[in-house]
Amino acid sequence: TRSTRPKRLLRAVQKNATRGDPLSVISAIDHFCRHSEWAMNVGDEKGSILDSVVSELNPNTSLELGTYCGYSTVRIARLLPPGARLITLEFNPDYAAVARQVISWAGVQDKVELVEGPSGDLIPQMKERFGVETFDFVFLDHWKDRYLPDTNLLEECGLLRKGAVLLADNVICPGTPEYLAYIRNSPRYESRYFQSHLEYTKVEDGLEKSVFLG
Ligand SMILES: Nc1ncnc2c1ncn2CCOCCNC(=O)c1cc(-c2ccc(F)cc2)cc(O)c1O
Ligand SMILES: [Mg+2]
Repeated sequence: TRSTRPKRLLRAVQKNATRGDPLSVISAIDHFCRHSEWAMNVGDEKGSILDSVVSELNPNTSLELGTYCGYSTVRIARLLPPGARLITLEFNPDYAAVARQVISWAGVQDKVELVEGPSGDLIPQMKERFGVETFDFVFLDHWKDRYLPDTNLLEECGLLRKGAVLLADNVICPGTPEYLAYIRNSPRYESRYFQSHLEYTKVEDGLEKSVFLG
């Protein structure tokens, strides 16, 4: 079957990374994206901001919107305390198939539940189907025009606890103007912008960190 970029990225992981070593998987993907083919992973520069937010928060229950090849899934899962879990939603079955193998190669599969489907349909199922009470942390990295509707959905479904942190990728490039306007003007959130660059480039991008105040 035709080789695709995610499949070539997976081959680079299997060739260059050590099974069970998440850091080697992360650096193998970063090397592939810098020296072979750009891909839309959060990358190493924004990735270290993601790491510091997750490490500080120590979330018990996390949600990732947009798995792609599993790069940020591995970045988050490797930092989670024992017993903590990460649910990651991916719409594209080909991406999901590659992500499952990247996540297993890194050895973090026991902390991760990858669910295939559109976020808009899956978020309302989080409580009864996935046994989630509330999320402590949400990483938004899927369709940029879904950030706002899915945030409203999380609020309406009572899935955000007081103090929950939303971290949104790509708020500058490709950009999420409606989400930024809402979250920065809402009295229910305390937001802060972390300036950075679009993965593997010099183009400006950044992460918006928002704490839900209840
Ligand atoms: N479960 C779900 N429910 C709904 N939708 C879902 C879903 N799962 C996936 N999707 C949708 C697709 O997800 C991928 C979204 N990510 C991006 O599009 C993205 C693009 C760029 C980029 C591209 C080109 C440039 F020139 C400059 C920047 C950079 C990034 O960092 C990006 O994250
Ligand atoms: Mg992104």
